[in-house]
Amino acid sequence: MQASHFSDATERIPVTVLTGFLGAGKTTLLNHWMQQAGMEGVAVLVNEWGEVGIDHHLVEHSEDNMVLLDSGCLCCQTRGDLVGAFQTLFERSARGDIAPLTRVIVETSGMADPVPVVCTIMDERFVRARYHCDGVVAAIAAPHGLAQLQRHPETLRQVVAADRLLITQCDRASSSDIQALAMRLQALNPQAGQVLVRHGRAPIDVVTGAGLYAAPHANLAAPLPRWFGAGGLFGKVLSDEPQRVLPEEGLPLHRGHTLAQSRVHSPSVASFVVPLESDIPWFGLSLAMGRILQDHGHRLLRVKGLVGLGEHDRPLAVHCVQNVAYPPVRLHRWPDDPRFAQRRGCLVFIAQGLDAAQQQDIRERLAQPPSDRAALRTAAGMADLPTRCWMQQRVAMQHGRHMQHQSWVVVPR
Ligand SMILES: Nc1nc2c(ncn2[C@@H]2O[C@H](COP(=O)(O)OP(=O)(O)OP(=O)(O)O)[C@@H](O)[C@H]2O)c(=O)[nH]1
Repeated sequence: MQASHFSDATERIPVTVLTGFLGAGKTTLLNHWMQQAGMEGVAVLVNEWGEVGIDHHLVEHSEDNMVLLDSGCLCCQTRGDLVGAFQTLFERSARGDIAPLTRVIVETSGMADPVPVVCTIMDERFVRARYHCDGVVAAIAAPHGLAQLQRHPETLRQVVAADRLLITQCDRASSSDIQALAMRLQALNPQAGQVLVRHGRAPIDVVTGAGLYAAPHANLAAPLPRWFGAGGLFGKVLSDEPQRVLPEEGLPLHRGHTLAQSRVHSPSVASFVVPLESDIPWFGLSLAMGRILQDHGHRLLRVKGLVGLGEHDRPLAVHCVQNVAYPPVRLHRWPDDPRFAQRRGCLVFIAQGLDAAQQQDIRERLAQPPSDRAALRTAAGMADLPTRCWMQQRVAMQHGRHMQHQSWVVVPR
């Protein structure tokens, strides 16, 4: 790339927009891609919707090339932040503070509509002179995708805006469920190629070659302007061009509505944070959280967080989607972030339709988890506890030395 010429899409820095609903596996994909060779020049912009940003700590990548946009959802409030982040990256690269930029990946929040993000890249004067949108890649989790398409207009928007559809977490779904989702996606967006992904291991060329605008001058033929208005301008009235027909879902984008008007999230979705004690008993937390998922899981779109376990200086990252808990992952170190200076973890909840009393119930259960021993005894009889995979994690029990092998805990007398 020649830094002095920006006249042609092929000479501008390509930007991939990575979208997908909460918990679809975007960060996992990103982490996999960032570990591939030749990614030094790739910068990542991470947008989080929850009150405390976690994702950017979970991607193993140079922090200089990583920007967190945490002041709101990209598609609603943070357009200025996004432009500012593109400017900062460009200037850092021009000064030689970071490797020459070869690509930017924007990970949108799970609630975001990717279209305004694409429009910012296409329309904002500074950004469009230096960057070009190289495609939208959407992740849809095989176990939850069909239900999310029905319930959340955000998922639908992400799917129809995509150039590539990654059906993620295929290891967690039956082949008939995967096939049903693939057919639904094919009906919604027949132009987008589909890729089945297990454990986030999607080939890097799904990012590098999505190519909405890969060929110079190809942009007017691209599907995105056709679906969302030929002008494709942020907040402008959609054109009278034929719109894509999405009958039963009632995608709230109609002729004559503006993108700004129609950019609404599912009603009553809210985020809150529960701080955790630095030496919280792990098994006690696992049992408390398992019960929370059993009782409130249908209202919990997403839970993620970091857990500190006293003597361990490496926190555990935990994730849940609805009533499913994923195996925790031990991070290499605590994030270099003043909010975690005390080695106290926190859980970020994104919930839909959870009332104040239910939120309070969750807070109280997490404030007073049972002791490790009590939790292990109780959980032994609960075969369907959603957090069983957490309890198989090897950690020292609080106030006692022990060895753990798979789900057996051996406590010396
Ligand atoms: N078994 C399995 N687990 C996966 C796969 N992809 C992601 N996960 C797990 O699913 C959980 C959510 O994945 P993330 O990558 O954090 O999802 P996300 O889309 O970034 O979530 P948000 O940031 O909330 O939007 C994590 O516990 C991942 O380890 C997969 O292919 N297989």
